[in-house]
Amino acid sequence: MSAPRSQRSSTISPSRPLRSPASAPTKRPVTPSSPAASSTSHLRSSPSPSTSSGTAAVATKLKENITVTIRFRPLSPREVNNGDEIAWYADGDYTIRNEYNPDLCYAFDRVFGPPTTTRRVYDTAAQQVVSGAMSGINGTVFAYGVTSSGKTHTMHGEQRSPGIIPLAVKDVFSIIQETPEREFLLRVSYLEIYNEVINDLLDPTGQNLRIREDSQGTYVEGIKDEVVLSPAHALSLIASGEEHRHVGSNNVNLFSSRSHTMFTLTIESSPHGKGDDGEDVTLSQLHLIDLAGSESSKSEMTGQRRKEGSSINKSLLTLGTVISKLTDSKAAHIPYRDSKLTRLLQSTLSGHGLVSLICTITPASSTSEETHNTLKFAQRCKHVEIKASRNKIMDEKSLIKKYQKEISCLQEELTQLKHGVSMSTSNQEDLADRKLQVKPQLRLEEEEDEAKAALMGRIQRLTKLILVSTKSSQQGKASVKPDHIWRHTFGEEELAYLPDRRRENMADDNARSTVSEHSREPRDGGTSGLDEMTKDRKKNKTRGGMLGWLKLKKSDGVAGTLLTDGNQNSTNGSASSSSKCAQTKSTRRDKAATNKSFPERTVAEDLFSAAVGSGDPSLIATTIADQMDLLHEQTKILVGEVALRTSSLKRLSEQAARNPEDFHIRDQMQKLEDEISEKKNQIRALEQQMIESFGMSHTTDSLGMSQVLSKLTTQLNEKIFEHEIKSADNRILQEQLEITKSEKAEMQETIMLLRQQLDSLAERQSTYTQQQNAADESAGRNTHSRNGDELSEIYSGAGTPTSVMSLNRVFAQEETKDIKNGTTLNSQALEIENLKKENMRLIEEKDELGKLNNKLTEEASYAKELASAAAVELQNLAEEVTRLCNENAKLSK
Ligand SMILES: Nc1ncnc2c1ncn2[C@@H]1O[C@H](COP(=O)(O)OP(=O)(O)OP(=O)(O)O)[C@@H](O)[C@H]1O
Repeated sequence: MSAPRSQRSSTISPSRPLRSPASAPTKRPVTPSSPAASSTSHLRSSPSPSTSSGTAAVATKLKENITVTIRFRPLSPREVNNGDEIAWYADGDYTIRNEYNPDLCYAFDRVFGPPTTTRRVYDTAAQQVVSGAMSGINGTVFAYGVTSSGKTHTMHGEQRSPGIIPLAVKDVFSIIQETPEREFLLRVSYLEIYNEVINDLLDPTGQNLRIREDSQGTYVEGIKDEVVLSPAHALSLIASGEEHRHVGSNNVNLFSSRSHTMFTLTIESSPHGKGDDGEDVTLSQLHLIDLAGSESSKSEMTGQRRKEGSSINKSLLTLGTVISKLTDSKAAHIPYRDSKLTRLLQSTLSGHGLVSLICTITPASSTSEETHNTLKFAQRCKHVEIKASRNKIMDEKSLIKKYQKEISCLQEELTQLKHGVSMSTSNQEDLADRKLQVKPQLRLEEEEDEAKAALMGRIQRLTKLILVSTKSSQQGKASVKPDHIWRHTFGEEELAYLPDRRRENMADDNARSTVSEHSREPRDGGTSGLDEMTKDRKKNKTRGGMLGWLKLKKSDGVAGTLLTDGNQNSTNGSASSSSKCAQTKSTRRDKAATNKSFPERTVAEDLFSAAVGSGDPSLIATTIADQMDLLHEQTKILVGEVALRTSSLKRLSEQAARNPEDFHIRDQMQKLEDEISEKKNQIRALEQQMIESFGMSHTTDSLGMSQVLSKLTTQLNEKIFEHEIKSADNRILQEQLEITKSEKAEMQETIMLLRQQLDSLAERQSTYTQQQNAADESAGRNTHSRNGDELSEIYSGAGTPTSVMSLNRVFAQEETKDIKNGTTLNSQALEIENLKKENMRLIEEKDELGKLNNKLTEEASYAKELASAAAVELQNLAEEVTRLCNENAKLSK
């Protein structure tokens, strides 16, 4: 074995001259000014002024190629133990060379040797695609390579070295933070393609989903597309999705991905502060794909693994074919439909957006051939042309526009309400009249307050889905329209748990904004804004910022004014309700002080206090439902965070098993365990809070409670009814199944009988034939011998009348015999004919019975499937009913 080649590969001088012999697979050395370096320079340019008509109007179209990056992983301990040598190495930043055949070299946009961090790979291969997606250009980053070459390590990463997906999520939120002039709405979906079946990883019930096509390309029908509000929220969704991904061991990877996964971030954005007037709305999708690894024939696989391996290989083969055809100008047909993977990637591969391919490879000599195949695939991809274009969408396609319009309408309603009140309060002309009207006036104002609280609740719920930079709020522009109050913002604390390039700068920015915001705006209850916020920040940092996203930031003056306006315009009634409201908050704050895991003030609480302020039982009931929703959402996020940490813990414990001496891993595991138990405490506290909310509403107003109870009871009754129907259906299906089974048994018996009859008929037929032959033969012999005897007798006395008579008699006898024989033969032929007909009929009958039997078997298996589906449904319903019963019992208590 030659001297430490692993070192050689990593330390090889980038300036080593590139030999490019005629036989080299590439004759186009890629330099730093290659398409990869220049391809996305336009991305940060401002959006094109072209107006949109319909979806996907194209602003800029630049021809370029797929960016191809190669990432080496180090030799694994297994490969080292097996005595593997270095077969491929990075020769500088752009070239890969084969150790044994130096003429074999390939050039790419970038080649990273084993020591490179994922952060560097991200900066080179993904960052431009992510920022492109944020400016409205579709983007796809995917990892390709043989099994165990490091795809999942690159795309997902580990606790200490986050992969492309977490880094991209993080970057997306950082870009929002640094783009105060726009507001964003983000949605995520996460799917896997397992054995050619698409499963929704965010919704375990979403199995075997179908691919559809519309004017914008292919999409997955019925996939869950969840709005995300913070990096933690998005990552917790990925973590919970990962729990459902198919993973298994093969002989080279203990945790081998058995499916391709596609994480999609849908990004909508529009200019910030333009309400619904702005036309510049963009919608783009960022796909981050972790392909399953191709498996060589050397992989020892059996049963399920073999099936998975073959469907992985088949889809990767189709991907290769599609890529080849795309680079072949003569190819007339591109077989996108040959696999789910290529069908889903159809618009990506056909060139609508930026595409970055990261090929992961191992330098090991034992997989040299597979690595060579990966490099050939990468080389082909390099020639696929793409056109980056910015999407613009019509209003009706945009969710962000829909929300903005709705918020704007609600705002208008709110303003009108306020206007109505101020008109009535400013009308001082006829004091006597006002005194006369004072009672109705009070009632009217109370009603208006209630309506306002309801409107504000709805506005809050919608606005929390739209993300804006905290930087926009620190500017505190008076010109900002009132519909931009209470936008959901997130800050440094929510990005804190990921290693970050720019965190330091952002921390400075945020610290500045924090000081300016809170020195300007004291919090409710008169506490010093600065002190409290500083405490808040510290607390959030120790929490890892996970719950920060639900924290309400009254970050600009307008928001404060609106809230205060509402209270100032209130009458005594609402004044007392605001004190009630303040009381509620202080009670909660005390509780928060004893339980440090809570954010001090949440949207849920604000919503609740606003409704309590109104004093309307029905409004309180509705608001309780809203508050419950939000608390439920908080709980869901915490559960996701627990899942995220649990999966990190799982990975760490695997690492710890491999490196028992590594105390750093143990420390991290301990830290994670502590965090998990803290999160679980938070979840318990939230559940307690939910129960208390009901309790509080009960003491506040039994009507509200009874409404909630009756709603639950109705739900329960509906579920019970549904359950009964399903049970009945199930019973009917079971009966049908039984009937079908017995019918099938009867049919089989009949078939047996018929078969027997057929056999016996066939036997009879052959006996008849034999008998007939025998009869024919003997009849012939007898006739001839007797005729001969009689004739010799007759001819011996020939010429006598007796002889003539005898002769005549003999002829007559023979004639009669012939006639008899003929009749017998005729009747036998007839019988044979009949038997043949009978045989035909029986065969036809048998065929029909066979068909009927098949049909019945099919029906039986369908009925079985239905029955088992109904059983699953029943079980779900039973669980739902039990849950509702428990909930009801709890509520009744
Ligand atoms: N760049 C790297 N640096 C250090 N270790 C790596 C690197 N890439 C991969 N590994 C390690 O190699 C092993 C296999 O990696 P990984 O599971 O990411 O492979 P994969 O290509 O996703 O495999 P499969 O296709 O079977 O899912 C893991 O233990 C991982 O930690």
